[in-house]
Amino acid sequence: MSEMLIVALDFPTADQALHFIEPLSPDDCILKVGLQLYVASGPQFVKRLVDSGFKVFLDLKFHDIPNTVAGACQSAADLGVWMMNVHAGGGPVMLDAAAKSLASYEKPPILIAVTVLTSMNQAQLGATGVSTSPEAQVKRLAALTAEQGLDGVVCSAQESAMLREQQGQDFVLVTPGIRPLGSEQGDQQRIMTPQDAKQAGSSYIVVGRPITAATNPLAVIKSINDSLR
Ligand SMILES: O=C(O)c1cc(=O)[nH]c(=O)n1[C@@H]1O[C@H](COP(=O)(O)O)[C@@H](O)[C@H]1O
Repeated sequence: MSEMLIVALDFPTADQALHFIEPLSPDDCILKVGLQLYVASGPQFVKRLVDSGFKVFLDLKFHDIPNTVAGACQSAADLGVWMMNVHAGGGPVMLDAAAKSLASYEKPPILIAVTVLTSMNQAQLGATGVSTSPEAQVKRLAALTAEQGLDGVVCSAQESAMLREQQGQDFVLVTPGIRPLGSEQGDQQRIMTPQDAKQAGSSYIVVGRPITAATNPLAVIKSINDSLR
């Protein structure tokens, strides 16, 4: 039973995603549907995954005016997803609206906010006008997220230990940018291995290409799960 591993289903079509998950059971991993697959296959596909017993993280990173984000969060919650996210950079009023929009659900999804994308480094952050380090910006956005009553954040595992200390044990830390030793870094900048991420205090790790591009994805999933025991 995997409690930490979220696999990113970054496929161009529902058929390719379904082919990929055929050998998987909900005990192997949690599934993440992101922008590419969602735009191609829509809410019915998400519902199908939920109905087949998988925990689903709907990763659409909402970032809009508060009223629009609140409505989008409710539409996502109505699909029965286990986790969903917004961008912390949307600001306190947007975060508050997102959190409040889920208050009436009997079993609301876990709501987290993206801090600084794991594909960003100091130079890229600077180019957006943020002159602090990625760590300082992650710290600030995590505190803002917690103040507005969300469950946790998306950050890099390089910030997990710092945020575990700042926000305590119950704050959910979802960490993409995970690269088992020997796998390609691709466009990720702030990376860590699965074991190191666990050690640092991550609640969940998100892994995409190192699994989806492997010749035997199930073997990689099993080896990551074994390394997390
Ligand atoms: O919200 C996310 O899931 C996310 C946030 C972030 O800062 N960085 C990040 O990589 N992700 C997602 O995590 C997955 C990482 O995929 P790989 O780089 O292929 O392992 C992708 O689906 C990204 O969209």
